[in-house]
Amino acid sequence: MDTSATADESFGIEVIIPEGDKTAPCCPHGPTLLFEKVAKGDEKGRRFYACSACRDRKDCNFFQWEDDKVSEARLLAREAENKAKRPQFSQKEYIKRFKKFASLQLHEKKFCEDCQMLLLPGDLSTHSSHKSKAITAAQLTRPSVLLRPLLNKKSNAQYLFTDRSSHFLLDTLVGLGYRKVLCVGTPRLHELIKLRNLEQKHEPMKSLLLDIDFRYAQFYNKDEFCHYNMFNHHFFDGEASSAVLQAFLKESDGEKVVMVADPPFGGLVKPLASSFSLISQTWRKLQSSDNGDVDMPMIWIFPYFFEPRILECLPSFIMLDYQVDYDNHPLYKHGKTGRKQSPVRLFTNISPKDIVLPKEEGYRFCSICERYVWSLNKHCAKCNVCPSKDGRDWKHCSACGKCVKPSWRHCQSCGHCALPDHPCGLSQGKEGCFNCGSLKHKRKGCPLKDSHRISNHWTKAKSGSKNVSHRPLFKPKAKRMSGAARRAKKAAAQSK
Ligand SMILES: C[S@@+](CC[C@H](N)C(=O)[O-])C[C@H]1O[C@@H](n2cnc3c(N)ncnc32)[C@H](O)[C@@H]1O
Ligand SMILES: [Zn+2]
Ligand SMILES: [Zn+2]
Ligand SMILES: [Zn+2]
Ligand SMILES: [Zn+2]
Ligand SMILES: [Zn+2]
Ligand SMILES: [Zn+2]
Repeated sequence: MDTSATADESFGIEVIIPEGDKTAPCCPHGPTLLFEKVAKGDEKGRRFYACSACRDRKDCNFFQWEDDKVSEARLLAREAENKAKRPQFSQKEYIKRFKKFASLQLHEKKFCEDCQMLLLPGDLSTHSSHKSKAITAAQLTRPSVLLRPLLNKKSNAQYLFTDRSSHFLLDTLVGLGYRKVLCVGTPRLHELIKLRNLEQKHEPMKSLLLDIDFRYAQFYNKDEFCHYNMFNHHFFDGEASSAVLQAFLKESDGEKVVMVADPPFGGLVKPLASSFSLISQTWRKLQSSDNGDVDMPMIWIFPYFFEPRILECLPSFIMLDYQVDYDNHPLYKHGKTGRKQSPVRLFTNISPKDIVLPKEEGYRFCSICERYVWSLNKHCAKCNVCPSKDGRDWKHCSACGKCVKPSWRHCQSCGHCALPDHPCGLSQGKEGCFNCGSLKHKRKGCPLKDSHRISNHWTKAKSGSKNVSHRPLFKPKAKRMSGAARRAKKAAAQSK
């Protein structure tokens, strides 16, 4: 078979998670990640450092070849740039400001919509030409409603839970006996926990929010919020914040802790898994009993099509059928006339039979799989699982020997099921790699495994010359590199 068609596609980029203490250069978002251009055949790919948090050069244009010698002057300039991008106030200052703000008279409480900040009387003249509004004490308890969501798809992608999803999460965690919730990129859940405590009807729960959006620092104490980057496990306030995390993870007085993370969907799985593993390790070290290999209970919220990748990195995790929806995401929320199917799921190492999915929303318990599943996800006696991943009624194909999406048909020429309009004959069949098509390896060993989320910025590595000249590392054909976005769109379309 001619493999030249797939050769170009094996050009890609892989994230290298450091094992030793080698320090990476820093961009304004903390230590950068090391990437490797995957070359053809046995050629060794060239490695470079780029921003861990931003996938768009417009947001952070850090770039350095691993073997670059960086001049002292350049290092100083870089440091100055990193400093200049720090938040306007330190966390201590934010807390002081918040206390002052809370003590103001109602008519003095103002919020600048342009700058997204709470204004003290002394700030008013600076913001006099900006759009500002009066805010109430109640609004102060709901920063996730007050702040404008950052919708930059390539970095923040701040999609906020609907009431349905946030209450489901909180009720589930309460029901499982957790008393401390580490909210990683889940400001709305954090806020809901604080609101619940204010009601004083229940035993209070503790919550610590770790998020890169430092606007939240305006509303919380130092033991409630840390400015954090989940792609490199970096605390912008250094030791002080990692000490806050350590104190939080310590389960004194039997207070069980759980993590709930909802990363931006454009994020790379490998670095996220690495950060969550580091959090789990920290938790384990703080355990009083010597439970050598027990992992910290975690819930990672991510689209279903990342299942193979997440399980590869965190094999103890399992994907649940629960569909998470968002207030401000056009695709992932309830429609007026019934429910649109969201592709976002919970991945967890908590026993799935303990996470009760609401019957009134159409979930049921499968006693064979011992987990709650979506009503259309019927148990297949041949596969012995409830096979559906996307919420549709999957069908068993005896030729393939597995269940497949209802829209797929068995194709004799390809020898497996596919969409009726698939590019027939181009498939490599059961041979080779499902991810990139190469016949030289299986998907498991695919060098592009974690690279398909890398978009423009990382694929436009600077060429060796100093002058910025960007050339794509792979040709447009390697479009599957942005497959997740495409699949998200398709999943939404397919839910019709
Ligand atoms: C998809 S939203 C999740 C919000 C959540 N559904 C909620 O309602 O609370 C992603 C969250 O992660 C945060 N975030 C984005 N990039 C991050 C990073 N590199 N490190 C930490 N947090 C990040 C965003 O600010 C946002 O709060
Ligand atoms: Zn950066
Ligand atoms: Zn302003
Ligand atoms: Zn089942
Ligand atoms: Zn089946
Ligand atoms: Zn088939
Ligand atoms: Zn075919």
